[in-house]
Amino acid sequence: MDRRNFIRSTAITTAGIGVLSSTDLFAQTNGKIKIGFIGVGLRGRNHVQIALNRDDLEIVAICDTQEESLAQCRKQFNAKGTKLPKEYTGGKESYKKMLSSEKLDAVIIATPWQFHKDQSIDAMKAGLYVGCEVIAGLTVQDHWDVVKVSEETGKPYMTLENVAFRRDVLAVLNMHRQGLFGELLHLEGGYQHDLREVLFNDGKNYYGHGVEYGPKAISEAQWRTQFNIDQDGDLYPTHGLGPIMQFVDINKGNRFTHITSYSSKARGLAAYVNKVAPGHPNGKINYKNGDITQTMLQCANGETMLLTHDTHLPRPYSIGFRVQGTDGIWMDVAKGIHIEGKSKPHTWDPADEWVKKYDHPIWKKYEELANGSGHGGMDWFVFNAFIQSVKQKVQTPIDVYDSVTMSAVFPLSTESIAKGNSTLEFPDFTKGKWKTKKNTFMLDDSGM
Ligand SMILES: NC(=O)c1ccc[n+]([C@@H]2O[C@H](COP(=O)([O-])OP(=O)(O)OC[C@H]3O[C@@H](n4cnc5c(N)ncnc54)[C@H](O)[C@@H]3O)[C@@H](O)[C@H]2O)c1
Repeated sequence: MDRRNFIRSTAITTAGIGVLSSTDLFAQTNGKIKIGFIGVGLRGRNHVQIALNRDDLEIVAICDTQEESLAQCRKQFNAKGTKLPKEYTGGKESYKKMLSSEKLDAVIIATPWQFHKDQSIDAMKAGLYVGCEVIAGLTVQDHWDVVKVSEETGKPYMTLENVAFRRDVLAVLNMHRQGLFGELLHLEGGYQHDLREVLFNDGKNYYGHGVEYGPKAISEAQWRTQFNIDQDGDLYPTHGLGPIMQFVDINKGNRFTHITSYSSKARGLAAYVNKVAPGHPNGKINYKNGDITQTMLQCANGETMLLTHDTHLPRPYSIGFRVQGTDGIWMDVAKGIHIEGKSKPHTWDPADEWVKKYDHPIWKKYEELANGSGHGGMDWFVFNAFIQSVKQKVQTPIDVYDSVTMSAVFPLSTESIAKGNSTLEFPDFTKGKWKTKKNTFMLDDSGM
């Protein structure tokens, strides 16, 4: 059964979403859906570029608090020869004016984390689909609030978790669904990315210059670094968790029951500042965020997961995926797959061979369209999945429950560490619906 039929026949998980027949898909707004952007910094403009390359939507309005971001965004429209969108600016709440003044179908939110909850709640209340960048809220209560408003308004909320659409991830998911790994027992993922040149800059250049953060810096260093100063926990859980939770049907027949986190001491950021600019005051800050944070999650069906957050030290990028079952294992760091009975005993096969063989149908079909978009093409897939759901007025493939589940590790890991590495109960954001929901995530290419 394809995703659309599944959604029609099994009741929409979020109350009140109508499903139109295919002839109605373009019934609204002259055949194009109308979208607005809140936040057109680096990430927002990445989405804008993908949107400008499509002919099924119109970017009606953009909102940002900084002229520089708006100016860069204008350049994108001019380069494409597209009519400039209406702009909303002037303060942190100027997005509210955009929501009340414009007739939109959906909004893309790509602002600093501390604004996501209020902006998405206000957008859902204004009747819009919400595609929000990673991190749904700062506290566990924020995550509950997002769920509540999505349920009350019937408006889907999707975390734009692009790694869930990565080519090798979907190929390995395909392998799993064909039974190659046997019964899954343990999965790993994380965000292991040297962000030192993202967390600091000189206020003019993006990467590799300067050691400033806050108002003296640009882009993420303006706001993200403060979290590393204030908070010890996994600050970026969704790139690891968003993909692997689909392998074991979290919120669809399975759920997380418990979470425990540990952090190493924090040395990397101060050491970096002292190396680049000896004597600079930012080298004396007592950064709270441990350099390596690891989080264990227990699943109701008996699987375990390990997430790693590692962003302050010199290291090549890796999500560190591991998918392991009774018959085989994938480890992306090893670039290897081993399937018992098919691989030589105790030997890794190059993962590429298996990934090619089990390439997911959506990648085979849309590879050309995705080419050139960010992060190896997966940015096109996540954006497209969101837009197609808006057009078809169906649930998004990453729904509000999945979105908050992958994001809530942010406050829960922090709480676990603050309570001496306590094991906490993981909230059931579905309030029991996980028992009957079915996993349809990228079962086929419907909705794409
Ligand atoms: N999925 C990914 O691969 C990926 C990659 C990069 C960033 N992100 C996420 O995207 C989001 C944005 O990150 P970024 O790198 O673009 O940061 P950024 O600092 O470059 O951009 C943020 C923009 O939001 C604007 N802004 C701040 N407060 C605002 C408000 N109240 N209303 C409107 N605009 C406001 C800023 O002026 C800035 O232009 C974050 O959640 C980040 O984690 C995701």
